[in-house]
Amino acid sequence: MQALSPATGTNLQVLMRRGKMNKVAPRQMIIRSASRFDSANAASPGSATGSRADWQASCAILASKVVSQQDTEKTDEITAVNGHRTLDLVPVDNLPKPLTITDLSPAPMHGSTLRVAYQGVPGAYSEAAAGKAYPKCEAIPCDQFEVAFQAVELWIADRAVLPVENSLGGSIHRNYDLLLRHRLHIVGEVQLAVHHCLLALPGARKEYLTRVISHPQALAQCEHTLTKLGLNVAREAVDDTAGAAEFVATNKLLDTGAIASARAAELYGLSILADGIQDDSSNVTRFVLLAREPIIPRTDRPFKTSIVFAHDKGTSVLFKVLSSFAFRNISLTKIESRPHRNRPIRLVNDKNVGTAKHFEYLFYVDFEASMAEPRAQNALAEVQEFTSFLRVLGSYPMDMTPWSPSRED
Ligand SMILES: O=C(O)C(=O)C[C@]1(C(=O)O)C=C[C@@H](O)C=C1
Repeated sequence: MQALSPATGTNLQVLMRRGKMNKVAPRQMIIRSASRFDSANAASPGSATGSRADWQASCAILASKVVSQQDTEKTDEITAVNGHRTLDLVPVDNLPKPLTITDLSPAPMHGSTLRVAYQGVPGAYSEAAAGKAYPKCEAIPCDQFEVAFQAVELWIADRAVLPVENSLGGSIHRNYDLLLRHRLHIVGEVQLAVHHCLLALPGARKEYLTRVISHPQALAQCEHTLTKLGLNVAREAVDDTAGAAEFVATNKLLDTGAIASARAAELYGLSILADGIQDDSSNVTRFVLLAREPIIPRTDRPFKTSIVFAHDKGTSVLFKVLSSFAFRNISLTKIESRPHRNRPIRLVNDKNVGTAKHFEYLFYVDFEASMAEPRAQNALAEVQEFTSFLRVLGSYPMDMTPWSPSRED
């Protein structure tokens, strides 16, 4: 039987027989420098020691994008609603500007620092995940998930870090779709304890808030706690948690709270009105790490393998596929289905009679085995027989960090 090793391009690549709620206004355009992580930095708020020189030298695409900092001058003090006075705001002009689709041209040579693209702005949980996975990396903010993928494909970044599921909010479906649309490989995973805070302008109080903004996942993860805090106010979605904090700070919105990390509070000069507002203390987001090349799977430590498959012979195939793993004592850690975009809906019969529709799905499965193990290779060889499409997204070391509800952001 042929080994289905991620190390061998063709077998890994394809074993193939064949996008919100209300959005607030766009954030201000500010020039910043990329943040470089060290382990302490990843764990402690306010320690993003970005270097603009490094960033501009290593990523010429941004050099041409420097704009004036006219919108970012420091505000000495502002008067709050109800006559309440606030403290000074911390300027946000030292933080890196997220890459956008128009920034994507190949990067010049760069040094040995690993560059990790993430979606969001500094202070986002994805940035913390990048720092946890690669403690000395240079974290590169991107305005969309798609841009993070392309940054790696175009050698602007070496890795992308991407949230795929949260223990309270569930799967981040957009990223499952993007994994299939792009040719990057999963080379690792990181689980990050997500500790949310309610942030507001210094001097603002809970009673002043008429809306709370954040990433939709963060809003979902804090839904009940917000209500318990008496915040039955409008909840609006933005692209990322730290972006919400930045938005409140740069627009000096005394009536708007943001759900984000304590690090975001520090970076954007906001106060923490409430700490640990996630509905469950065991709030963990799982991120996958993506690279242009797969890693060579090993057997000397626990590995996970992620696959995606489709079939065209009804639902009994799913049972057969799952039994291929069950018979070999391979545990599945995740199964996710997504609509098959190329063939989303099929009428019940060939004569187009009847109104019932038949939906077709792609199935994403994560299982606890390395592609270097014969049992995993055999299982996949069998799965290939039942399916019309099969791709190994990656075989990578499992994040074995013991869970603790303590702060990690
Ligand atoms: O907005 C952020 O800070 C992110 O990194 C994104 C994201 C997500 O996509 O789920 C990551 C972790 C949290 O669960 C909330 C938001």
